Amino acid sequence: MKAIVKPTPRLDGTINALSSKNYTTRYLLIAALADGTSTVHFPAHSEDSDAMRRCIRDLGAVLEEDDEKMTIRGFGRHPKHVSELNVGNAGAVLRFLMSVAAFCPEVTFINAYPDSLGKRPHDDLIDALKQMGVEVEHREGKLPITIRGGHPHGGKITVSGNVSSQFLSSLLFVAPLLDEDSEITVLHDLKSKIIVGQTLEVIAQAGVKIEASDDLMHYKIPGNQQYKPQSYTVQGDYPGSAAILAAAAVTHSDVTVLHLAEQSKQGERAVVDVLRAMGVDLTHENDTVRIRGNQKLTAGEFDGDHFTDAVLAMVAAAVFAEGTSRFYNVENLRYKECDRITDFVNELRKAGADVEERQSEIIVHGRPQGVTGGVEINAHYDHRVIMALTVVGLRSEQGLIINDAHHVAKSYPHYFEHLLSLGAQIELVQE
Ligand SMILES: O=C(O)C1=C[C@@H](OP(=O)(O)O)[C@@H](O)[C@H](O)C1
Ligand SMILES: C=C(OP(=O)(O)O)C(=O)O
Repeated sequence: MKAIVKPTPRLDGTINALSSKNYTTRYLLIAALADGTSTVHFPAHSEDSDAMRRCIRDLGAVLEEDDEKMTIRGFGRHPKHVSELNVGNAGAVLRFLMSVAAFCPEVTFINAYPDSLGKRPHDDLIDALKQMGVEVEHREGKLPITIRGGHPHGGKITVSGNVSSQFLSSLLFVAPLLDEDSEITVLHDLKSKIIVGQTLEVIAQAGVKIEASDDLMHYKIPGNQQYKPQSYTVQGDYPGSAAILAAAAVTHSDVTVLHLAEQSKQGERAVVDVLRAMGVDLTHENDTVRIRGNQKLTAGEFDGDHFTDAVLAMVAAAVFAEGTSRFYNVENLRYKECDRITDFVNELRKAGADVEERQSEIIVHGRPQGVTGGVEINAHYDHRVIMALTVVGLRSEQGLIINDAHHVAKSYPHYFEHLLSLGAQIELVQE
């Protein structure tokens, strides 16, 4: 699908935030790891959450669903011995399930997206699984990956947090089910640290005990625990909503997004503060964010690691700010669906933005007068690139054509519909 994004001076209206992708993957997983039946209310419906749903079903979970909820009978620590799993393009789903696969004799994760997930590194998790007695066959740390497990053991485990927090989260989900107690130490830095708080939150909701150090670098995990079946409610998704809020910020607008919890462990909740710091007229009350945009933004400097999945949307807003913005500490954006520094900066430049890259920074020299546009954008298989460039297109002189825009469905299948309902001028062309 092509998205033809046309200049749109005004956006107005109210939308419901989509359900959180990262809570949905976690709740589905711990429901599958429970002995008994759990309920997940308002799960996300996107390619990534579908990938988790499909894989836990393949592994033996029994799922039923209606419009509002999913019930899941879990398999505990005894998944079905499948030989192959397809996680689509979902990094978190792959990494979380690599540890679950350690309970199976032999599972191969296939390489369904060679130009996206197929390029992402998983060495740090592979090293940790080996410490647990699991044999892993891989192509230089990348897909396809075959896990030969059966009887993984606990004990002392180290894992690097330099590239992704998902490796640590993966181990935290599975370690409580092992026979032995475990002690996990994170080596180097821990990127996207905030999201580990979501992992610990949902694990605790299922009655499982983990003792975490304050800096989240050390964990003591008693073995032989069980996830209790529970009822969970998924909160609204900040990373996806960040793009809607950015669109409202760069146009004249009166836009309200419902169901964005003020108290949330999603790091991307910070976009509310980022946009405020950029001078956007914004309120956040009763879990509702309202923006009255007037196209005026001021530049700022931000530690992007605090809101990793919303950096691109905030950069898109900064493209139109007065002054130079800096998004630092974002090197691990290079290991996502595409290289979200080099690839993204290249697409922004094509659109007419004045941007620079460093190894771990994106620098934006704002153009309050707008950008030229009038070019075709390569989506690089990346939903967040698609969402951010759409924001830029709305404030361009000649619009933008975003090729392969259907990849937005990885996390936010209704993104364009939501923007259209607010009055955005976007034409969707099926190819
Ligand atoms: O744990 C998770 O669900 C996620 C962790 C983050 O990845 P990294 O830890 O690789 O930054 C984030 O970007 C991703 O969308 C989801
Ligand atoms: C990086 C992302 O997801 P994942 O790592 O799960 O593919 C994302 O949603 O932006």
